[in-house]
Amino acid sequence: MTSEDLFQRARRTIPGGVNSPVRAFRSVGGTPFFTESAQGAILTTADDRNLIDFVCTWGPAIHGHNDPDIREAVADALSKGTSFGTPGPLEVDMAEAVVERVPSVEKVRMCNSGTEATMSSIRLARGFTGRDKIVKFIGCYHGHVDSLLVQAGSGALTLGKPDSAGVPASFAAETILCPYNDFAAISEIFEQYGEQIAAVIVEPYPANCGLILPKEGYLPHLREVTQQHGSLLIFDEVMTGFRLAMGGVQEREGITPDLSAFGKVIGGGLPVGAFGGRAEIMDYLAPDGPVYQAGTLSGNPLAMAAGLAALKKLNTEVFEGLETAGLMIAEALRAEAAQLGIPLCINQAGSMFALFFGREKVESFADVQASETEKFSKFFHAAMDEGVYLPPSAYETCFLSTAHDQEILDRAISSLTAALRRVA
Ligand SMILES: Cc1ncc(COP(=O)(O)O)c(C=O)c1O
Ligand SMILES: N[C@H](C=O)CCC(=O)O
Repeated sequence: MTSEDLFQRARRTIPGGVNSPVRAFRSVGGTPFFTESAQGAILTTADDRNLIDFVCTWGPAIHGHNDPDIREAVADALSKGTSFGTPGPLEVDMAEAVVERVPSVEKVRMCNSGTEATMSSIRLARGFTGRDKIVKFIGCYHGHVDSLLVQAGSGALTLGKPDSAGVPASFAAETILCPYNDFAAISEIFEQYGEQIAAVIVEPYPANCGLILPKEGYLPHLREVTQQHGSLLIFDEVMTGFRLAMGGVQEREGITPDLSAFGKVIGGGLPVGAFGGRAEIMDYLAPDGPVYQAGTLSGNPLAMAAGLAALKKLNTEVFEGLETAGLMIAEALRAEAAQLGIPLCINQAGSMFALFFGREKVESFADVQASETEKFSKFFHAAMDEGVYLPPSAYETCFLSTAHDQEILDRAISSLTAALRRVA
């Protein structure tokens, strides 16, 4: 059955034919392809096409698809049962692995998705501080949590619906919006509401509206204002955790948040989330504390096995290799665009990068919005024709994996530069 046939079938029984909106190709146009299998850096579609994958299942596949060590760890766990509903040894291994790798985390609770991780972090911050308001940055996406689906990035932004229907105005009223990288704006918010703010939640490198890097001193500024007002600083490292460094952006930038949310890489490709931080805050969680949080499948042994296997394969050398690969792609595309006279800004950090057509520099969400998204859509389809799968939205980030070896990178550069020539 072709992707076209499968999509027609899917639309009859799945809303929009997809289980997560951005997969529907609405902003770039066309029919989404269906994936039959994936190996290393390559996706094989239902139409028998092999595509170099720069989405990496939206971040988790840092070791490429179907990694043999992860597969073996899952198979071993599978032979012992799929879920116990009691504590299991792998959950302890996982908690120790996280605490060892992320210095700001003294205790960690596993859950089933990044959405659960940010939702529970917010509840915990409110329970700990006894305050209700939270600050969120315009264009940041923290999963589909009611109070965080306000001016949200990712699929919400892609579909032009950054404020979701179904979120009561009274919930959204507790969310204060702030432009990222604007020093004065966050200071003013704290001057006005400081004593009511439970937490500031931020993607430290916002990566659900393309990719924005912090201006020098911005993340320390967030740390300072939150500390001054007794509010918590929550780093949403669902995308960046264990991907941009072992300790995520907080390690790269030398910042200690109070709480951090994780997902993606920590699940090794299985559905997982986690949140952790200072013990004094984490101990507010049930059963020790008054903040309720739970999950039938939390700490699932298959997911723990996959995540642990993924974490064990990460080290400094791996991160250096990914940084080199990211730089190589970004520089090759910048050089070709300059040659062709196409204004193109590429923001890159390690194995993550995003393209903004029509811009020299992108430092804010306003810059993102001013980029030429139609040009991105044309480039997306040209890249597909050349055999490379990019995220199907100008607001998503591209991901690399260790399976993107030199041969794959050379092929990808040749395909992507050809795609640039086609849209020049
Ligand atoms: C930064 C960030 N936070 C939270 C989430 C939510 O994670 P999930 O999709 O696993 O619920 C995502 C991705 O969706 C994300 O990129
Ligand atoms: N940007 C989102 C998560 O990081 C993309 C995943 C999805 O919405 O399916």
